[in-house]
Amino acid sequence: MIEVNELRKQFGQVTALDGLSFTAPEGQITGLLGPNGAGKTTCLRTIYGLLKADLGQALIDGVDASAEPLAARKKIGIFPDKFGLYERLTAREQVAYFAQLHGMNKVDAAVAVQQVFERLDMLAIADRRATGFSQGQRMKVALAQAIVHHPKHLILDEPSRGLDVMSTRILRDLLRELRQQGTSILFSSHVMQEVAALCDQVVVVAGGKVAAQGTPEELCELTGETALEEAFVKIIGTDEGIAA
Ligand SMILES: Nc1ncnc2c1ncn2[C@@H]1O[C@H](COP(=O)(O)OP(=O)(O)OP(=O)(O)O)[C@@H](O)[C@H]1O
Repeated sequence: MIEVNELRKQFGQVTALDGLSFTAPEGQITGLLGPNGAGKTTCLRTIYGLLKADLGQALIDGVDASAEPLAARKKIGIFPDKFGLYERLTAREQVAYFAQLHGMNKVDAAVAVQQVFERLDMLAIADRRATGFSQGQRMKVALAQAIVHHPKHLILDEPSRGLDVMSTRILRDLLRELRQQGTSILFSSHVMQEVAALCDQVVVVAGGKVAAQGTPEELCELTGETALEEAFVKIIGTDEGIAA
């Protein structure tokens, strides 16, 4: 389980996180939905130990991400907001490198890479260098990197931005399959349809804190609306920065 307790983070005058608390349980897809600047990326980076919160904790199966970043990171796969591939490495080399960073030996890493490439239907690009890869191909490499070590938790920052319909479908199918296998999945988005289509639980974030939390149906009920879009507008007070 991923647990975020009272996270606070200040960047100069900007309050990015203002006492954010929620949990992302195993076997569920939890969506962090909020307008631009709500604090979603800051929260995900804190969970992954890339940022230190001023106050509060991010716990991964009870391991404090800030006190023990390496132990916490081992349990997590991350699909970042910027893919940042090594342009001169082949897809296979990139993903194998990540598998080994997570502690796999060369032989196990090679097997894991082959399996994940088969799963993501990317054998055709496996031995090509990243230079020249399309956005969808880059996405697949990033996704393969995120799951090659079979993490118990998966964190995705705006996973479907810039993806075509086919790539989005591959991503969604994979997330549903991983959920079935018991992975806890936490992703950020400002795209309502994506959240509605995938999430068991939605955490609506605004101004660095939780504005509301529940299933899409519960959020509608809470606000007395029938459409999720209207429910979000009511919760956040505006639809600025949220995409349908
Ligand atoms: N390194 C930084 N230095 C200064 N301000 C920052 C930094 N990182 C984030 N912020 C600010 O903190 C706030 C929250 O940013 P964050 O990126 O977490 O929001 P977000 O919800 O992910 O937004 P988006 O949907 O636009 O990606 C914003 O006002 C942002 O400008």
